[in-house]
Amino acid sequence: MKNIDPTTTKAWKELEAHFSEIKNEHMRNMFNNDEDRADKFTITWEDFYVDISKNRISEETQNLLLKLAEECGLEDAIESYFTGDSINQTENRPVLHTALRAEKAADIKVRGENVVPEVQEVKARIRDFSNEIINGTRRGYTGKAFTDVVNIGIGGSDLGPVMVTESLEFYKNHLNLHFISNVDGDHVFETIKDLNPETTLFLIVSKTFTTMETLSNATTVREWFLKSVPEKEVSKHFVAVSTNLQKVEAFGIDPDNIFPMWDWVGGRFSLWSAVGLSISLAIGYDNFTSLLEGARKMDDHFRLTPFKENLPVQLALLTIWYNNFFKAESEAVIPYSQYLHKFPSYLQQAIMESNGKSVDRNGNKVNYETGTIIWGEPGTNSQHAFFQLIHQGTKLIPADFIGFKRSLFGNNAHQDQLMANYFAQTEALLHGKNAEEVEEELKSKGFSQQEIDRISAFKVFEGNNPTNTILIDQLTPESMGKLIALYEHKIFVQGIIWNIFSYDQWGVELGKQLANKILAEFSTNSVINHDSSTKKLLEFYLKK
Ligand SMILES: O=P(O)(O)OC[C@H]1O[C@](O)(CO)[C@@H](O)[C@@H]1O
Repeated sequence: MKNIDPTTTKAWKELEAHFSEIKNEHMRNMFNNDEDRADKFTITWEDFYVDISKNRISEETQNLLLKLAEECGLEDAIESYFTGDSINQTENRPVLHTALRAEKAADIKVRGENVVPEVQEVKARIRDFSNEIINGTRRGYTGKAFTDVVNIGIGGSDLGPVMVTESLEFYKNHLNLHFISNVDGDHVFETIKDLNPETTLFLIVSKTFTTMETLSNATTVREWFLKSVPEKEVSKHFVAVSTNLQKVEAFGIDPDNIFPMWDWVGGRFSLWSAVGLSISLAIGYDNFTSLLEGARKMDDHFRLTPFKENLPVQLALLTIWYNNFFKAESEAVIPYSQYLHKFPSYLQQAIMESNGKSVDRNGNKVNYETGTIIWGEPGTNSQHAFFQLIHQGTKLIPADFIGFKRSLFGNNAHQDQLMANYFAQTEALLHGKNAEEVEEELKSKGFSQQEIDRISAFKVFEGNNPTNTILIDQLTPESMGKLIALYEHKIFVQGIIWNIFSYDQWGVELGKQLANKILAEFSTNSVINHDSSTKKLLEFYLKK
């Protein structure tokens, strides 16, 4: 990889000059001046129709951004990513979630060895295990079939699985899925209080098997289980997914019940591995493989398509345009499907844990902005919550609108209402409503000139708010796989251009260390070596 400070490239300087020319231009004019604009800035691929024309860009912007990608060595970096170079240099590991969905015949080497056969072996185990639980051939200790599955994990060992199982709820079988992530005991007991130990399967998912929350929650659940069940039956009800086989065994999990994963899969990119066991249980192995197949297709698209037509590249470049030139601090992700209600929080970890970095790949502090703040909620709910600020607030908030042409239950009336809002919002954000239009509208409603003068300023929408329209044929396991992989690769492109390491997460360590120190202090009731604020808070907490 090239390790270039992007601000020193020729393209960056040209983008700065270009930005000062284009920054105040209204997209209304861009559309009025070019009737082919939508065609020029739309990419269709498989069942995806992605319209990026409602962005504050011209063809020159696009060309300069592509030039930036080229100067930053994106093409070679993509090859390094897919072929298993140790691009996660601070942890000295490759980044190969793509190997989890690669074709059987692929040959992807990690430290000289092809990892694909091992991946296929674990997949076969996921298939057999899921089938046996779903069809009831593998049962609980009293011989009853399983009815409930509890996934215990946090961060990447929770967010991907819970997001996908919720997104693909339509494809779910009879198993009830539950997710325990937070170390909040109230939530743990709330989740298990009505469960029957005879028919509940527990999946303990932790890449490292050292995560405090997961180990604590798993211990509590195991204790609860052992209140009514003899210890020898634990092996029928507890399975684990981890890279740390010794620690899992030490926890008391039967070695036959351990699904391995690998250090070359990052936690936040691990749903494609056995970390996604809950997904395979919830929707069946065939659907799980369709999810992976969708991601594989997106991998091929990303690796093989020229950058101008390349979805992850184009979406990543747009983020850089707004983040680094317009200085937009956040991006909203608005899925017009209630099924995708966890997608924004899943992306928060994927994007912010990856690109929330301020030291570049040479070890120097960056002097430009990196990771964007990601937030969002499904439409139309979000329209009635925070859209006021996007439409008339003072901040520029680029937004991705994700929608589906066809509903799953085939209720066209609802689908049309939902999607009418989807299209209307992006149109409103583009056009806005100027003073003349407001005045005309008020006049037609019979307002007096005095009333119009008093009120019209409040009713003006400036518009010119950028949106990407990601329109997909239908929400299926395969299209979901494509969508997730689209964002995974977008993250990669941004990291390359910002010259940061996207695949470590050192920033979460300090809080973990301090929490352990404070926890030890709780047990001795002594509070030492803290700033006065923390000290007083801890003393107040301990007086119960
Ligand atoms: O799967 P593990 O090792 O329990 O880690 C859980 C999560 O904790 C983190 O390391 C930090 O929050 C994430 O990157 C990871 O997904």
